[in-house]
Amino acid sequence: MAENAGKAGTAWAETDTGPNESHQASFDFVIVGATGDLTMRKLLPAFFERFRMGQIADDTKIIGVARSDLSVEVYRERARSALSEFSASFASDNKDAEKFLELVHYVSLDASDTSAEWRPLETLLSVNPQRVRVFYVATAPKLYVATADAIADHGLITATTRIVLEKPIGTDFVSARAINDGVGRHFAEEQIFRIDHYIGKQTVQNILALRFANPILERVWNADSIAHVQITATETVGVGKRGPYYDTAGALRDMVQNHLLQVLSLVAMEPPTALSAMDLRDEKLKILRALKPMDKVSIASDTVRAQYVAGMVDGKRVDGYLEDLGSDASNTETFLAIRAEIRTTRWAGVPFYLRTGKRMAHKESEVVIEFRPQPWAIFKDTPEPNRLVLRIQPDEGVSLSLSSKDPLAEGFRLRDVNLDVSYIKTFGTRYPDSYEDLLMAVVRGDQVLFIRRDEVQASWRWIEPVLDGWAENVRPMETYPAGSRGPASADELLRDDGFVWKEKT
Ligand SMILES: NC(=O)C1=CN([C@@H]2O[C@H](COP(=O)(O)OP(=O)(O)OC[C@H]3O[C@@H](n4cnc5c(N)ncnc54)[C@H](OP(=O)(O)O)[C@@H]3O)[C@@H](O)[C@H]2O)C=CC1
Ligand SMILES: O=C1O[C@H](COP(=O)(O)O)[C@@H](O)[C@H](O)[C@H]1O
Repeated sequence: MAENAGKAGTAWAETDTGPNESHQASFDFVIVGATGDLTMRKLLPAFFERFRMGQIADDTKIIGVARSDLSVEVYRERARSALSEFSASFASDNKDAEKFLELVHYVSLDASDTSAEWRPLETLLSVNPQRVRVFYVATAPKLYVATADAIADHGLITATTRIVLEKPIGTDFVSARAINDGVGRHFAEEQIFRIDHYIGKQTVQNILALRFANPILERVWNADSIAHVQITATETVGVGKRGPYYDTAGALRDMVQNHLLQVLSLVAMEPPTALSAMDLRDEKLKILRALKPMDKVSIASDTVRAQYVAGMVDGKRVDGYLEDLGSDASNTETFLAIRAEIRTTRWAGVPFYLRTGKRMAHKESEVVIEFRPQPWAIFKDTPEPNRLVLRIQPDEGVSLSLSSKDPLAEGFRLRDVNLDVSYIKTFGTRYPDSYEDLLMAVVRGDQVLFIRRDEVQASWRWIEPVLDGWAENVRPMETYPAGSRGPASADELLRDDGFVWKEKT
């Protein structure tokens, strides 16, 4: 196992991040799963963006690996057409586009089979054995351990080698631990980069800035002032071509175990001592461990699960989940809502509501912090509660609703007004895709944006009883029309506590 391969203790503030990074890196980056959806739609466009910004040197190698028997030329053509489709800058930047494609290589290989022909990959990597080497495993999680075994068998793990694991890490606690143990046999934890692309979003990282750089917020960030928290991530898309994967996962595994629990832990954690990977992840972990375990009673009362049926999205008729899947039956949820509790002094008695779904009315990811009402009312009108909304996407920004005197009304009437900041307008910049930051952080060896093994396992520990309860039908499956807000029982979950979901206006 190699030592000193990462920078787990490095403070975030000391490293360069973001599109303005000036350092130019040379590295060998092997993508296992190079013909897949993720590589074509996200990884190659992210690399191209950072290449044209001058952050990737011309002698870097991006080596695609998959079993398909393709020549380098054919693979580059596929990469070209993917970039034309998924990278806004590719078509307009011909010079950089051609130079970037020269960085791209391809090796046909079953990476989970140690007895396969590894020599072409070994040869490509042998040119610069000292430089940073990354294996990004973008295949099914069941192949992660065999792939790590094979990489190790072929002696390809150097002191500066890292492995990136895509989510989901397993399908439950035991399989997650098996992956962590299996990959951990060859790679030190400092070499393992578990991706959660929500953490790569600038607006998710900004939760830290809002909370810990603004004392005005941090002073009221607790159960004394906050009535409840909503974390929503809804999409208008259905499962598309990912049906076979999605049907074995469902919304709980696909979105909550990773993305929503990561957002929750950033919203709820105590201030870390420093912005280092260790300090930040220690604090997130404490929150994941403080989540009140779900039992059959709370699963029945505090969870909602549902599947979309045919409906209208953006004015177009769309199929239901079963038609998308091409199946007669499925017990997989495409929507869920959960009431969670965090057992800490800061959060005692504050419900955290999580909601996610496919084929919903809007694409929107946001955190809503609703503050407690005035203890004594002096106005005729009951003021609306103050709400701080952290808009993760789209229309990235932050808003705070305040009650104000209505200048047009007779008498002293209250009206809601919004202090609203659009980050795009304010900073006058595009919001980079989350994979850009994440890929460059792996190259730097900065783990602050990645998930530690104990975080993954703690998330599964909380999720698993819900999966089990649902498998026993403790909370029956419902349906909702595509393009809707989900089932009415998701509203009841909040109504029982005297709250409502904040909807897009
Ligand atoms: N797509 C997405 O938006 C997201 C995906 N992920 C995760 O990323 C991973 C990849 O997803 P996605 O790209 O959608 O999957 P795809 O099914 O589209 O692609 C899988 C890729 O793996 C290759 N592959 C399969 N087996 C092997 C093997 N033994 N050796 C080498 N290559 C192999 C396939 O090519 P070939 O058949 O030629 O070998 C193909 O290139 C999954 O774990 C997924 O959960 C996570 C977040 C989002
Ligand atoms: O990881 C995943 O995330 C996407 C949603 O990501 P977003 O950045 O568009 O919010 C989701 O569509 C996919 O099912 C899931 O695997």
